Amino acid sequence: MSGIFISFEGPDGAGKTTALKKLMPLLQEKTNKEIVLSREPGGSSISEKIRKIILDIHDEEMDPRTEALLYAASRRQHLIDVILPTLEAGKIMLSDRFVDSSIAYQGGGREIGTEAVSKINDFAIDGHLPDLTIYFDISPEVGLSRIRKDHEGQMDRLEKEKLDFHKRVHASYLEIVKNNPERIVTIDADQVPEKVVADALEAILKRFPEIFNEGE
Ligand SMILES: Nc1ncnc2c1ncn2[C@@H]1O[C@H](COP(=O)(O)OP(=O)(O)OP(=O)(O)O)[C@@H](O)[C@H]1O
Ligand SMILES: Cc1cn([C@H]2C[C@H](O)[C@@H](COP(=O)(O)O)O2)c(=O)[nH]c1=O
Repeated sequence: MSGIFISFEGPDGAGKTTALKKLMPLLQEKTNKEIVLSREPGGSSISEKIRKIILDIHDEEMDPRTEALLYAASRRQHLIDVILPTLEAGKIMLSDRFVDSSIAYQGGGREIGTEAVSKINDFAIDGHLPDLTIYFDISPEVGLSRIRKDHEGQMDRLEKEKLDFHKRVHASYLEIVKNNPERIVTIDADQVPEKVVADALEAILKRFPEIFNEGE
């Protein structure tokens, strides 16, 4: 496949979505390759329907394994509908979250464990891992305080979880980063938005210098 697949990861409130909106046009200025921006859970029609079910605040009783399976199902459909066609067309695929989110949130946060969550996701992604993952590191305290300031009344089912849950998610992310040094680049998300975007852009430029020559 000739495209490039980049995922963006981090705890809630790390600022991925904000950074991606600014990063996308900056990146497009530097390359002739078409860029597609998407998100998980969601990103395609069926996956967005699954997203609504997963994040519904009324479903407090959802079993952790059901939750893990729904995220994996949503991911599978997103892969088939959006990610693989984008890569096959030689484009750059940016995904706001991918499989590491499931390892961190369901494996760590929900305490299902990395192995079990990896197993169902291996089935879903069938070997299609990102070429590069940019991990936005933020403490759970700072991330949650940003979200509360932004949309306390509309927090989703995962965001509403207690601080301990978010601490486990953060610890799990650090473990994933430690175990995947060749794929994952960490950036400090506790900086002004402009610096976060600049660091993310630099990480991409450094990893894929060849795509930027085309745009010059
Ligand atoms: N670098 C930053 N410094 C301070 N506040 C920020 C920064 N980046 C984003 N924010 C604010 O933090 C809040 C959450 O940002 P955003 O939605 O981009 O995070 P996210 O990583 O996509 O979170 P989630 O995964 O929970 O959706 C928003 O109110 C946003 O304006
Ligand atoms: C992909 C994925 C996501 N989550 C969690 C992380 C967030 O709390 C919500 C929604 O994500 P968004 O960034 O606010 O759009 O879902 C998860 O627990 N497991 C996953 O695989």
